[in-house]
Amino acid sequence: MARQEKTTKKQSYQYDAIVLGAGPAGEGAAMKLAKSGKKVAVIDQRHQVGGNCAHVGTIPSKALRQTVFNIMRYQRDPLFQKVGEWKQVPLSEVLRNAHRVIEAQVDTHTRFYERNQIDVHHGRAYLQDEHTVIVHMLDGGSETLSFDQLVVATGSRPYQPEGLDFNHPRVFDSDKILTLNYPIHKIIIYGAGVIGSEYASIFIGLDYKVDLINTQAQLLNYLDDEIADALSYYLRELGVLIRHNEQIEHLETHDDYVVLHLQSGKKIKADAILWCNGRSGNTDGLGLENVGLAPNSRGQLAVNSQYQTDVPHIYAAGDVIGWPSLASAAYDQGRCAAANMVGEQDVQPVLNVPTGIYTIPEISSIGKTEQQLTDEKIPYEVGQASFRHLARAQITGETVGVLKILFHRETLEILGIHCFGNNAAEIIHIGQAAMLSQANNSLRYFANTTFNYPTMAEAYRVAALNGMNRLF
Ligand SMILES: Cc1cc2nc3c(=O)[nH]c(=O)nc-3n(C[C@H](O)[C@H](O)[C@H](O)COP(=O)(O)OP(=O)(O)OC[C@H]3O[C@@H](n4cnc5c(N)ncnc54)[C@H](O)[C@@H]3O)c2cc1C
Ligand SMILES: NC(=O)c1ccc[n+]([C@@H]2O[C@H](COP(=O)([O-])OP(=O)(O)OC[C@H]3O[C@@H](n4cnc5c(N)ncnc54)[C@H](O)[C@@H]3O)[C@@H](O)[C@H]2O)c1
Repeated sequence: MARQEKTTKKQSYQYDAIVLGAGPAGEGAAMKLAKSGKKVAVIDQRHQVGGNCAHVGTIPSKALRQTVFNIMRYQRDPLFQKVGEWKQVPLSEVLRNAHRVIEAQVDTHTRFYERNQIDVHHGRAYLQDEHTVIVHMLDGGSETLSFDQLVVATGSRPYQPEGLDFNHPRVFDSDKILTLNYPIHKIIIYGAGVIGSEYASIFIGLDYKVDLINTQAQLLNYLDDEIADALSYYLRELGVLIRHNEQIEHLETHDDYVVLHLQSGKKIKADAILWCNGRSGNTDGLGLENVGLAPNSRGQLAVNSQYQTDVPHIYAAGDVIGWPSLASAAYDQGRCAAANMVGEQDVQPVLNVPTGIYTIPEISSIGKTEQQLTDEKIPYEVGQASFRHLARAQITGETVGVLKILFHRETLEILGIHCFGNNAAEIIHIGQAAMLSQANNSLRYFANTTFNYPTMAEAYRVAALNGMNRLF
């Protein structure tokens, strides 16, 4: 337990609710339960709170990306070109900023638990029966905790297929890559989902040679086609070699290099490989069989719209329930689960989630794509603003990008917003606010509203007027 001396080897506690996992989903649930007057405990196998999100996922990868983005920006700016030799700096050096952010995040979140009098037990949780969890503590002891209600928020981890030796110093997954401490010149990234595409941007920004192996026919096929094409174009422009429709045959490992053999017959040699293909829910070894719950083949738990599992007093939220597997959604799901647990009425499940992909350049979207609207035969029109024409983009030098608004050509209702370019993940929220408000969901809002100038928000006015000019 966090704020208690390690005295006994065995302890027993009684709680109204226990939350397994101190990532965003667990935190969202625990805070809501505590605010509702429940006696709450959180169990996490790490010695610090924050979950995989803070320690190996969102936070370090985004902090790393920011450092690389800054390096790329300096390199482009003639004023800073003599900044010094930065090429081939070990990742551990570049990660220094990430570690600083992780520490700051852990401090902040630790205080949240303390201020809300939530007990944090550090150890591995095992469900003994429907109302008892055993915590195998990091110091070797154990605690027995009983609960009336439970939230499973144990998150996910990289999927490691059989036949790949992740203990080999040149074979990495997205957790282990944060420990890479030797210089490399070329890396293979296998899997071109969000994680693979984001790391491709990071490594190419560090001037490594990058081969991105995509098992699918195009990058991120759930994105609007034009945006996915733009991503492919700019990754290639930066030097990433993308190979689509490829599958691993086997991986050859050596002391100082790896060779990836593909089913197509191609062979790729590199200093290291980063495996980014798939994640599995953390449900194994949790004792779910003792409470009558069975996860699917990816370790995920099924829940209803209240985030309740098949066992009525056990809820689940975050990556462990699958889609959308985002930190943003995980926190809200945890909060919704808790609201349902304390009997709040009309709690809306988390469905309207924007996409924010931190490649370089960034991508963000909400609502429907052009392909979906075409398939559904909805009469839509497009309004576009190219970043290169915006004063703010010219001032910052971040001129690569576009904002696309898809709207109903008769009602002017906004149906989808897709953005590619610097700060896209922030820019999308302006459109999201209008789109989700009943009163303002009209293209007219952007045409008739005065925005600060110069800002990137101006893109909405430019795109709205562009779209209206297409109507006849
Ligand atoms: C490289 C990477 C980049 C990402 N970038 C983004 C991004 O930019 N934006 C975004 O929204 N999302 C991003 N994600 C996804 C995001 O990190 C996850 O969606 C989020 O962490 C899920 O939160 P969670 O609370 O469900 O679980 P987690 O953050 O996975 O935390 C679960 C916690 O439970 C603990 N635990 C597991 N089993 C047990 C047990 N038996 N006993 C005790 N404790 C246990 C784990 O150790 C962990 O601390 C990224 C993920 C990765 C891997
Ligand atoms: N910026 C962001 O929002 C961000 C950044 C990084 C990661 N993430 C989240 O992390 C998750 C993982 O991202 P990803 O890029 O690795 O994509 P992914 O893991 O969802 O998919 C990659 C491929 O692996 C397959 N796969 C997934 N789980 C598997 C399993 N257990 N066994 C076998 N195959 C499996 C998928 O079908 C897909 O073909 C995503 O759901 C994403 O939402 C988000």
